[in-house]
Amino acid sequence: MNQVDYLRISLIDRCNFRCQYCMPEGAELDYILKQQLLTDEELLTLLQFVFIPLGFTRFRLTGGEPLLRPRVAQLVHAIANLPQTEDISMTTNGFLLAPMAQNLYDAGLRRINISLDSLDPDTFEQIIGNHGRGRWQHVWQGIQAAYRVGFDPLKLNVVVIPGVNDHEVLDLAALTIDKEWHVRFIEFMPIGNSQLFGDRGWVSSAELRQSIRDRWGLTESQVCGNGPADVFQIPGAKGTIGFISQMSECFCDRCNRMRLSADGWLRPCLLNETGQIDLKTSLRAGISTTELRDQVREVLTIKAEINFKQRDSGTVGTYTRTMSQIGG
Ligand SMILES: Nc1nc2c(ncn2[C@@H]2O[C@H](COP(=O)(O)OP(=O)(O)OP(=O)(O)O)[C@@H](O)[C@H]2O)c(=O)[nH]1
Ligand SMILES: C[S@@+](CC[C@H](N)C(=O)[O-])C[C@H]1O[C@@H](n2cnc3c(N)ncnc32)[C@H](O)[C@@H]1O
Ligand code: SF4
Ligand code: SF4
Repeated sequence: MNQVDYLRISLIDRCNFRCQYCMPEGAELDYILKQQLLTDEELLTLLQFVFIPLGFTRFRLTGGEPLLRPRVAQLVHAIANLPQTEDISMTTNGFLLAPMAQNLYDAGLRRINISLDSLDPDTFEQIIGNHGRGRWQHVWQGIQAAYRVGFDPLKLNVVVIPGVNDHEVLDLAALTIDKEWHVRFIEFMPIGNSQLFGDRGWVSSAELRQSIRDRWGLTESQVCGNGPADVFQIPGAKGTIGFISQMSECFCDRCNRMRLSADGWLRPCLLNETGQIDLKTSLRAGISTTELRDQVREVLTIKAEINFKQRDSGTVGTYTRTMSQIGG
C-alpha cells in the first residue's frame, strides 16, 4: 500500500473568482460560517498532534482561494517551521499574489501552483466570471512576481474545456520553452458544473500530448511534486508540461493523500464521500488528540477500499461538496 503522507488543506471555501467549472455564478453554495472554520490554532494542533505523528510531512494549502484567508503568511510560517514539515506548497488563482509573493516566500513557502486557463484576457474573464476587467493582468502580474521572488517549481494549472480554451493548448505549452514554468493540463471533472461538462466535457491528455508532440516533439521528464501529473518536456525547453488525467487514466493506485476541509472534515478521497470524519467538532468537544489520531489511523487503514473505483463508468456521480469546498 502507498504511504499516505500528503495532506491537502483547504483554508477557506470562499473565492474571489467564479470559475465556470468550479463554482459557476448563480450556483447556490452554503458557505462555511466564520465560527465553523478551523482556527489557525486548531489547524496547527491537528497537524502537530494528529497528522504528523501518523507520518504526514507534506502539506498543500488550497481553497476556495487560500490568499483570502486572513494572516495566511503567518500560517505558512507556522507550518513551514514545524520540524517534520518536508514540503509546503499552495494552489492559488494568483489574483492577490503580486503584493503577497515576497511575504509568502519569506514565510517559508517555496513552491506554488497558479491557475491560468487562458492567455487571452477575454476568454479568461469568460471562464472566471465577469467581475470587471483587468483580472487576467492581475493574475499575470502575480505569476511574474512569483517567478521573480524565486518560487521553484512554479506551476501553472490549466483546466481544459472543449470549445472554450482547448484551442490555446499549444500557446500555453509554448510558455515552457523560454521560461522555467511548468504548465499542467488538467482533465475537467464533472464536479461543480455538470451542465458545462455536458456529455463529454473533457479532452483527453493523450490527445493533447499528441498535438504537442506533432508540433515540437515531447520527451518524458520530471519536476518536484507530490501529485498525479505525468510530466513531459518539449526538447530543449526550460520548463515542463504535465498532464493530470483523472478522467482518462487511473492514478488511484498511487494515491498518497487525504484532504482536510476548512471546517475540519477529513476526506479520504476526492471522488468518494465515504469515510469522512469531523475532526473540528470532536476537537471542540474536548476529545483528546490521542483519540483523534486513532480515528485518523482507522481512516488510513480503510483508505485503499475507499479510493475511487468507478473510473470505468466515465463520470463521477453527484457530490455534496464542490471542488471549491474540497480544495481540488
Ligand atoms: N482525481 C484526483 N485529482 C487530483 C488529485 N490531486 C490533484 N488532483 C487534480 O490536480 C489538480 C491540480 O492539483 P494541485 O493543487 O496543483 O496539486 P498537485 O498537482 O497535487 O501538486 P504537486 O505537488 O505540485 O504535484 C487538482 O485540482 C485536481 O484536479 C487527486 O488526488 N485525485
Ligand atoms: C479548487 S481550486 C482551489 C485553489 C485556487 N482557488 C485555484 O483555483 O488554484 C484547485 C484546483 O482545482 C481545479 N479545479 C477546480 N474545479 C475543477 C474541475 N471541475 N475539474 C478539474 N479541476 C478543477 C482548479 O483549476 C485548480 O487548479
Ligand atoms: S477554481 Fe479556484 S479560483 Fe476558480 S472558482 Fe474554484 S476555487 Fe475559485
Ligand atoms: S480519486 Fe481518490 S483515490 Fe484517486 S487519486 Fe484522487 S483522492 Fe486518490
